[in-house]
Amino acid sequence: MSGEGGRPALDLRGRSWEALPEWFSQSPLPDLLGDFLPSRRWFGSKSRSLRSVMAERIFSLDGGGRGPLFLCLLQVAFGEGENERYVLPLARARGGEVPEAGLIAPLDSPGEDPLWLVDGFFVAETGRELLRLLLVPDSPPAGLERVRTEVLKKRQVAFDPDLVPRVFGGEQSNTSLLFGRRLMLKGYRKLAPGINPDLEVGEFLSRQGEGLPIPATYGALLTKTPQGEPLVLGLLQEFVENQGEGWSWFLSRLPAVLSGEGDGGILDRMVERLGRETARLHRALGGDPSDPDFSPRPFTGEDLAGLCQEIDGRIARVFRALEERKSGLSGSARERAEDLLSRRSRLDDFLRDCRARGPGGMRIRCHGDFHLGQVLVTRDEGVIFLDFEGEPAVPLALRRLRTTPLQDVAGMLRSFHYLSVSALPDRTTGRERAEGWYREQFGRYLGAYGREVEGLLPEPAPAGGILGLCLLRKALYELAYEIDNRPGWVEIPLSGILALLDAPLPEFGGGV
Ligand SMILES: Nc1ncnc2c1ncn2[C@@H]1O[C@H](COP(=O)(O)OP(=O)(O)O)[C@@H](O)[C@H]1O
Ligand SMILES: O=P(O)(O)O[C@H]1O[C@H](CO)[C@@H](O[C@H]2O[C@H](CO)[C@@H](O)[C@H](O)[C@H]2O)[C@H](O)[C@H]1O
Repeated sequence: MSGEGGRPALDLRGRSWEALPEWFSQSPLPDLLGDFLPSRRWFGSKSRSLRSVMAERIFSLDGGGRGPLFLCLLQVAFGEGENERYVLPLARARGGEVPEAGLIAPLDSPGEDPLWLVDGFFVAETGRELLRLLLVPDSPPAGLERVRTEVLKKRQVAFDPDLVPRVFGGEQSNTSLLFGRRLMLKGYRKLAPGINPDLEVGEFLSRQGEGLPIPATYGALLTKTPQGEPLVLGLLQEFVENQGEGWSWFLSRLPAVLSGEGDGGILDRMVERLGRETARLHRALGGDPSDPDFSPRPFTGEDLAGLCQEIDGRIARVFRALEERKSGLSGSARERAEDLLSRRSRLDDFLRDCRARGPGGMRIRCHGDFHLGQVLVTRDEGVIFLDFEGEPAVPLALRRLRTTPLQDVAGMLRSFHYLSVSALPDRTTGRERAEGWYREQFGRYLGAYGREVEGLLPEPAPAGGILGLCLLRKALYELAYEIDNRPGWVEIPLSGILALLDAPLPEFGGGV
């Protein structure tokens, strides 16, 4: 079987589209999807060698005039290591109806404009049907369940069949559909069994009432693994009008400020706002002592030991990866990699000194992957925070653990560092000035945060090192992330780690 542009075609002759679930399981899925999957932005393990792809489960959905649509759960096996589970909705469409990114394979049917097997998110009927399943209170197809939150019921969000979904065009690891700038449906791609923190935290915060810096969470569509663990397939939220993500908001203004031409005051005020809103978010996350999954707990010596152990593990893994990959890095990144590799004992001293300053403050449920790309700047220059999934590389159960809120704070501070470097024309010229800007914002953000966070932070004297540990932990995560995904960015977290070793952290009122 071969089709257009060398893509394998799916031979439909003698079979019916409606029977896809029966025959799809016998089709050579690696042939059909072996090129498609690894070239998707949302496919996690691009560098692993793919061994087999199996349809684990297929749900048939009503596609109206288009005929049935299929929501397919795929089990992907690799040469070594664990299987991964992905969602791929399937539909048929004419080639011209769907962008290149959604075309899987031509269906081997006669005619000049053949039908294609396509990623179902790119046909409007899929989004519309998923939205209907979430909003209309009749029973979903067997095996699918839904969660409808209190805020959905309170706001009486109704299904409007005329809302045409559009695939969100931005960079993302899942696939989101926009419904008329009113609703946002995030279709998860890589599934992790268990309670999904995006839904859990979104629902918890939406219950706290209006006015928090988050979009309201309306509901979710889920299924279960054969072992009975939940698999969240889609999350429905309110769409928030915005001017773009915090990252692009800052990046479009900072270069002028660093070259002495722009108004730095606007950026300073935004950094202050981010600090205050982060504190508000954390107060809400730690604000219900009666909720068994969210009640705050003290950050004890045991927690501190656990954090240091986690960092030790990260150092070991990142050092191995750096040794293996350093020869492929560009000049200054390679130099910094060599520098870091030669300073293992200095890193251990840093860890020991931070740890010696003792535990303190509280442990709460956190955002977990807090950076400027998770911030939306609203029309009136307010901010809201998105995507409570946590660090995608960390197992789901660990992402739900309570931790010091300074982990989120460190995430945002690291983002200011990324920003200061990325705003330079070649990431090099003017580095000192960028470093100065970063240090100033470091103090400003922490100050604004510390003034409003109320009782969650360590007291000044015994706790000075936790922030240092969190900054190191995050920068190590980033280094691993960049080695795997964006080798051209490796120099940024490397320089962040080296700066931690060389220069004391700027002081701020809270003493962290
Ligand atoms: N509720 C929302 N309102 C408006 N835009 C949103 C909303 N949720 C997400 N977005 C946009 O979609 C992007 C991706 O969303 P996110 O939840 O971070 O997905 P992913 O987990 O796939 O990265 C965000 O960076 C933002 O630009
Ligand atoms: O895709 P996610 O939003 O879940 O996050 C991952 O990708 C981010 C990059 O897109 C990465 O963030 C790192 O780079 C950002 C600039 O592009 C910077 O603002 C962040 O501070 C830095 O951590 C994130 O770490 C990763 O989980």
